[in-house]
Amino acid sequence: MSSDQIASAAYIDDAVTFESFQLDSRLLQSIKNNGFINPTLIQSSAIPLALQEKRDIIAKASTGSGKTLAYLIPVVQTILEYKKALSSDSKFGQTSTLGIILVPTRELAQQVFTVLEKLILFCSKDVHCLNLSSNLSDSVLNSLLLEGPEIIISTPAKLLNVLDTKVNSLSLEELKFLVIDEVDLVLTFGYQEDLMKIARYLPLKKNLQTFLMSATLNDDIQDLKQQFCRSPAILKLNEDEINKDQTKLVQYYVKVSEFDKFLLCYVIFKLGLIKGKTLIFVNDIDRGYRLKLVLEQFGIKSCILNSELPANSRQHIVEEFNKNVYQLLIATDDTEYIKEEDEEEEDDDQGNVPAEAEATNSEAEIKGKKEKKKRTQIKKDKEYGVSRGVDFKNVACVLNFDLPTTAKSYVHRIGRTARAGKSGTAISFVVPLKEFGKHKPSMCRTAKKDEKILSRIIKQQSKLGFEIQPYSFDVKQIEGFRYRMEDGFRAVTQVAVREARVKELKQELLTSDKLKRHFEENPQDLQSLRHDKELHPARVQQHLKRVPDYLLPEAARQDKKKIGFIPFHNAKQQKKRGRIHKGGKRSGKSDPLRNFK
Ligand SMILES: Nc1ncnc2c1ncn2[C@@H]1O[C@H](COP(=O)(O)OP(=O)(O)OP(=O)(O)O)[C@@H](O)[C@H]1O
Repeated sequence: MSSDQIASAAYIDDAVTFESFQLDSRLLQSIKNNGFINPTLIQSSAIPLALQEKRDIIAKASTGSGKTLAYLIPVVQTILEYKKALSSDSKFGQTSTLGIILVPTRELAQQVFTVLEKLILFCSKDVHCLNLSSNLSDSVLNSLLLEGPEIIISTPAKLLNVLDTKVNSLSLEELKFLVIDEVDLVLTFGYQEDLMKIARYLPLKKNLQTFLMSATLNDDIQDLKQQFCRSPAILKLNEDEINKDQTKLVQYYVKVSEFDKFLLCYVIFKLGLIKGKTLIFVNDIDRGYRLKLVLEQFGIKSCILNSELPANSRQHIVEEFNKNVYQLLIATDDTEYIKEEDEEEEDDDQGNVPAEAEATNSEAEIKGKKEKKKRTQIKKDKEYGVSRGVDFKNVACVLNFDLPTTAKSYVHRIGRTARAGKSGTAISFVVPLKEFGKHKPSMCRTAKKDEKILSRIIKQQSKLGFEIQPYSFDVKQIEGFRYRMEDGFRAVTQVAVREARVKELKQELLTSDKLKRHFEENPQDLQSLRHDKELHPARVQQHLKRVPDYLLPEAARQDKKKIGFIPFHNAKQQKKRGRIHKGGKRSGKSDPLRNFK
């Protein structure tokens, strides 16, 4: 939360002010300090319901719509009121936890913690928070728990771990709030069992207020709803309302062969065809390293984010990326949990929040679905995830180098751009089935279903009133680069990829320890701890780093400044570009890809 991170105007509820919620003046002060004047729509709906009516809330609202403050403000306000009441009471000084916030990943835990710290800046004497999923040692965590933090943020597994320890120093008798953020992902990560065990420790019968939040929800949350909620208010932000005004995200797909994904990527980044920061999603860790090494061949720097890296490094990489230290971040999307089930029902669920009236599935059907899901889950690092919830700042473009394997995952990935009122572009590479498996070294297993997934994405986006457009470009324009790419690609062998992976891991393990100690005191060391260093296990061919003039289109040969103005698409397509809404209006917003011309 800072003044440069403002939600899109489409989400803001101009008709309401934060003052109207009668919040504690210290809370109002910090909200104001962060440049937030009006609440977002989800905030103006959720806050009064939670504060005045004490309702449980199930909320489904788009990515970037301000869900975090929608639950944090009521939690903090309630705690402040409770503390005020206690101060005149003899029980003052109690050390019970009053709010628990559960999130699926460590990344999200850290992010929510940061937002909360800013929110309680002026009342930090009365409200203390602790992120259980941070990298603190167990002994440090225990001593911090003994101090009785009012708010705990954690992944379900970590919380259960703490609750199950013999010397459990967490007291939950007075618990007032339970929040489960990105609730459907919490379930998909297989945390349901943990949640049910956690439930045994909670004073569920004692007016515990709950919040279940996500941008995508489906019937899987029925059990949780029954277990944790009492006649919840179901807030489903009207997507059409928001979307009609939200013209900032432009979506394209590009049909390319497996190998040409690398070729296109090289051309796009070498020629600077995307202005601003890009977040590239790949579907497995090796592919991330392969892409990094290939780009490295051409002198294009990037850094890697995946579940294998130490949590410290991951956190630092996201922070640095947000501070614009890196331009290219290659993230392995593990929240993909490589689901290969038929997803038809998920598509149908996109617009449906489960409510009693809306829950049409029979129990048997739901059970069947769940069992199917269990079977298709692949166990990965449970506490990593970057396509969900992480508030990446100023991302100009999300590039689905590998298409996600579900339409739902697509929603979350593209939600990392066009945040906070900025415009953005989402580009997805799609491998036609007839091209699948033709070039083994560049092949991605999940691409077999790209066309099928694409049609689901198109269907899903059109339901939301958006269009994902084919991006056509003149293949001849990139042909000149093919030979170089073949050369560069060949140097990146499977052995090189493996070595790079081990090397990076070692490097990051070392830096991760250093990170903690050094940064505050020695900011000059930052340079030596950069995450986008070349990994070099592949033979680097220096000559590939330069783009010779003869490869450039004529205009760029005469004037280097025109290097970003490649006729990459045909002129007719250009006219159509810009997001088209159901109403037929086209976005006039700037789009980095428009500069391709
Ligand atoms: N009332 C507000 N006015 C302006 N900006 C806001 C307001 N509330 C939140 N924001 C900003 O909007 C951005 C998105 O908020 P947040 O991360 O809570 O979204 P989200 O709905 O949780 O998204 P996701 O589903 O992707 O996690 C943040 O940068 C936040 O600082």
